[in-house]
Order: sequence, then C-alpha cells, then structure tokens
Amino acid sequence: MSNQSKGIKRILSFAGRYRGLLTFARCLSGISALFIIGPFICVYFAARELIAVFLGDQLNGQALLNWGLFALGLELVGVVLYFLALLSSHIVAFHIQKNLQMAALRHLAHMPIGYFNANPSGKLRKIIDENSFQTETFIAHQLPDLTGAQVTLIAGVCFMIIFDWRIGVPLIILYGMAFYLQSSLMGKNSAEFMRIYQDAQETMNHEAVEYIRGIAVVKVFGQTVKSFAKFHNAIETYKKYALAYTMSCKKGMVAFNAIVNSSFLVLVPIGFLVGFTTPTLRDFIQSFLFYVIFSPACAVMLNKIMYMTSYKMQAEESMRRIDMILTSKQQPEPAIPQYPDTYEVAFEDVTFAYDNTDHPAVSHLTFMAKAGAITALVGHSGSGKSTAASLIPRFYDVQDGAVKIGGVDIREIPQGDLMKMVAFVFQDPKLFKDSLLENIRAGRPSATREEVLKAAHLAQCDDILKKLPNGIDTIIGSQGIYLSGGETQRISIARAILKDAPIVVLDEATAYADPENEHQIQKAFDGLIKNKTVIMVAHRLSTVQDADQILVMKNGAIAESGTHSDLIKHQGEYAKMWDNYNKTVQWHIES
Ligand SMILES: Nc1ncnc2c1ncn2[C@@H]1O[C@H](COP(=O)(O)OP(=O)(O)OP(=O)(O)O)[C@@H](O)[C@H]1O
Repeated sequence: MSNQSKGIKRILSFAGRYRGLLTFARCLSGISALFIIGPFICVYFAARELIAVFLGDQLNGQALLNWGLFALGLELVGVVLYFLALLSSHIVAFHIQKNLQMAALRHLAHMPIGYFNANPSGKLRKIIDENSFQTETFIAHQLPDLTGAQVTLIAGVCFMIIFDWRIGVPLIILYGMAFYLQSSLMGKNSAEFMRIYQDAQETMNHEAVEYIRGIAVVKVFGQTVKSFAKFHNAIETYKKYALAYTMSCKKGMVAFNAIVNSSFLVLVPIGFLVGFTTPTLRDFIQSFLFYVIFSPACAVMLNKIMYMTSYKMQAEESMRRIDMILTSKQQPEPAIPQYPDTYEVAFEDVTFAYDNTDHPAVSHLTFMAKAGAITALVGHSGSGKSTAASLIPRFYDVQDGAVKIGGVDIREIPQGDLMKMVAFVFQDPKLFKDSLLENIRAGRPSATREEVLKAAHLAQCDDILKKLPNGIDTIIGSQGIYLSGGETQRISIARAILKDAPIVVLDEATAYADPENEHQIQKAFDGLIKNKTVIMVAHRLSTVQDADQILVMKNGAIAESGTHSDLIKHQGEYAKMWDNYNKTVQWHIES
C-alpha cells in the first residue's frame, strides 16, 4: 500500500474510464446549486417590491408575478441539472462498487485456502458488500452534494460581500469561527475514532452471527445471552465506542450549531449600526432584507459541509477495510514453472505453524507417499494429520523444509496445475445450490453428461439419484431437498473421480458416515483411488488395514511407520491404538 493512493483518491482509482463522468456530475451539481440559489434572489427582489409599496410606491403586480415565474424557472432548471448530476454520479458509483467487489473477489481467488479458515466466507462477504456499498453511497450522493454545498457557500459569500460588505464581512467571520471551532473541537483523532468505532461494529455483527449459529446449543443447555460472553462483550464494546464517538462530536457540534443559529444576534445590531450611516431608509431595508433571507441559507450549507466531513471519513475507512483484503498476501506463483513427471509425494523435513500460534502443528516431518500406493496417516486428535494433508495441495505454505511431487517443490508448480494434480476429499464437503449434475461436474467442467453419470455410478450414487424427483438434475438445497452427510460425501467422491487427478487426499472422509454409508463410501473409494497416489487421514483404523504404508503421527511428527502387520508386531503406539479400537468395537457389539 506504500506507493498506493489513499482515501477518496484511492476510491476514485476504481472508477476506470468513468472518472471523467464524476467530474461532469460534480460540475452539474455545482451549476445546479447556482440555479437553486436563484429563487432566493427572486424572493429578495419580490420582497423589495412589497417593501416599496409600504414606502409609498404603487404595487407592481406584474413585477411580482415575473419574479415568481423566474424563481420557478430557475428552480426547475436547477432540479433537472441536479437530477442529471445524480444520474451521472450513480453510474460512476455503481462502477466503483462493482470494480471494488470484483477486485476483492479476484484477489481472494489467489489466496491460499488456509486464509479462509481465519477469514470465514460470511465475514469476507460482509466486508466486501457493506464497505463497497458505503463507497457507493458517498460517490453517488454525498460527493455531488458536497460540490453543490461548496458552490452555494462560495456564491453566498460573494453575494454577502457585494450587497453590503459592512454586514456581510462580520457574518462571514462569524461562520468562519463556527467552522473553525467545530473542526478543532471535534479533534484530530476523529478518523482514528471512526476506525475503532467501525471495528467495534464489525466485531459485534460477526459475534451476532456466531451467536445465532450456536443458538441450538444455547437452547439445549438452557443458557442465556450472557453465556455467550463474546457476543455480550462485543455489544458492550460497541456501546462504549458509539458513546465515545458521539461524545467526541458533542463540543464541536454544540459550538457550531449555537454560533450558526444565533447569527441574528450579530446581524440585527450590525444591521442597525449600518442603518444609521445609510443615506435612505429604503437603501437600508433593501440590503438588510437580503441578509435576513440569505444568511440562513449559508448556515444550512455550512451544516451540510460539516456532515460531509464525517461521511468522507466513513467512505475512507470503508476503502481501508476493502484494502485489507486487497493487500493480504497472495501465494506467489513460481518465476520458472516446473512440472513433475511422476506423482509420488515427499515431505522433506517439513515444519509448519498456523498464524498466531507458537507451537508448530507439524514439525520436521519427513516421509514418502509412493505413487500408486495408499499411505495412511493415523494418530491421536491434534497430532497434525489434517494439517499434513492440507499442505499437499498448498492450502498453506510450509515455513521450513519442502513438500515435493515427483521431486519438484510444489511452490515451483503453477497453482492451477497443482490443483489439477490433487483431488482433495474433505471431511465435511460442501454442495452448491445447483443440480447434482453441476455439483459433480465441478470436478471437471468439460465433462459430458455421460461422464458425470459414470462417475456418479462409480461413487455408489445410483440409489441417491433414483430417489430424487429429477435424478441427477435435481437442484440441491431447493424445495427442501437436502442430502445426508454420507450421501453428500459420495457426491463429493464422484466429483473427485471425475477430476481423475493422479494424487488423492482423503481427510477423514468417512468421519460422519453410519455403517451402511461407510460401506458404500469404501466402495466409492475403490472407484477413486485405483492407480493413484493416495494419502488418507483416518480415525477408524478398520479403514487403513490394507494401506501400503501407515504413518503414526504424534505431536506433528512421525512416531512409527510400517504396514498394519509390521506395526502390530512392533507393539508400539499403533498396536495400542488398534487394541483400543478393537475393544471399542467389541463393546459396541456386546452392549
Ligand atoms: N486453523 C488452525 N489454526 C490454528 N491452529 C490449528 C488450526 N487447525 C489445527 N490447529 C492446531 O494444529 C494442531 C494439529 O491439528 P490437526 O487438525 O492437524 O490435527 P489432527 O491430527 O488432524 O486432529 P483431528 O484428528 O482431531 O482432526 C492442533 O494442535 C490444532 O489445535
């Protein structure tokens, strides 16, 4: 961000070729402001006509009518110009909003998958949507209004000096004082305050979502809102900063409004002082009348400009938040791409720790998963199995050592190509709200319907397709059609089969399956893993007995390795786990 523009300039850099249109919109808004001042002048001249009648002249009805019509004409032109200004500024604002959203989404597409664990999709969506909307509001409405208010103010100041500088100048000094007091009393830290305030608001919204997600737990365990201490604290923090922000504005606002609204306290005595030196009563009343009509309009414009300052700060803060996404570190692409010829996977002295943790999740991990063979990762909860598996498709970059495919460091393989080489079956796969056909086709977008059906068949999905109203064309998530955990898992295996990648990573893929489903998932695996390099994270030891190699993990490293029979003979960690596993199974049967 160092050599990047900031604030409003930064927002405008997303306008692209529409930037000129915004200048046009601001010019139109400025011109429309001049037209909208016009009726004030007309009212002034009409009032002069009426005062002349009091001073003994004949009523000039035609002149009054003319001023009225003139005022109406000016107002109409002003409104039309203002409409055109807003139309133009909206076009620019929508483009900026769209470009900001696209830039953020494009940037996210190149973020490592691990980034989305720390920044869940809901949070990112909120940051992108809400902040880009905030910039849209500022560009579409507030920026043209600001120009209009500035033009009105400048014109007002000129008129005030031209009509009678002896009354005009003291009024201008008074308004200047109000403006100065307001900006100095509201403090130089208001931008910082705005940031903290918006942070607190964001945290509160996020905690509210978390609270609602966990509402089932709250109900089942009869807990209260207070039991969700994080949500409660977030509300309290927001309250604290909202109040602090309001209080920080208090002095400046009060001083400004008090001075501006008491302008008559200055206008009346100065008017009378000037009146004594004015040759005729008519001249005095005429110029005094101008200030009576015009000074409230100037006060309104000043007020508008004052509020604009806070809207501007809000828009700048919104841009800063989107920039937090746009400047987050992407995974670098290799300068000289390399491609493996074979697909064995090697971990060479790999160490990796998650952000904000001081303990590595895997530490000096070294092993080789042979091509065409099954390597199983087992171990107690938290021993680092899933972390090791997630390093293969580069969900995270290792801090030390290297993960290699066919002897090539995965950081040297372009990400798109690496993704084509690895199929990852998650513990908790997600289906899109789309037809099953498209959900499976996500594995290979160019696949034909027949190929998708074949993959579904190999993944044991025939019974799922049969029971759905439109078979493979049924939309998941609509009209109450959902799949069970085990069924979803089989669809995700069909997706992986279709992808036909040479390396398959299975992360506890049978974790949520019942015995019937587990049997089907195991059969589905047969269709997926034939002749592939398979790395399988497993809790249920029954699923790894036939693996070519079993790696037993402990504290992020390998405690022992071998085939099932080797490890049983060895009577170490695995033998204990196997023993415990059998006791559990037996306990289930007996009970
Ligand atoms: N996103 C994360 N951020 C920070 N720490 C994490 C994250 N994911 C896992 N860890 C930590 O890393 C260590 C290894 O976790 P990992 O999930 O790899 O273990 P595991 O053997 O797969 O466990 P399980 O069998 O329970 O899934 C644990 O101490 C865990 O708390």
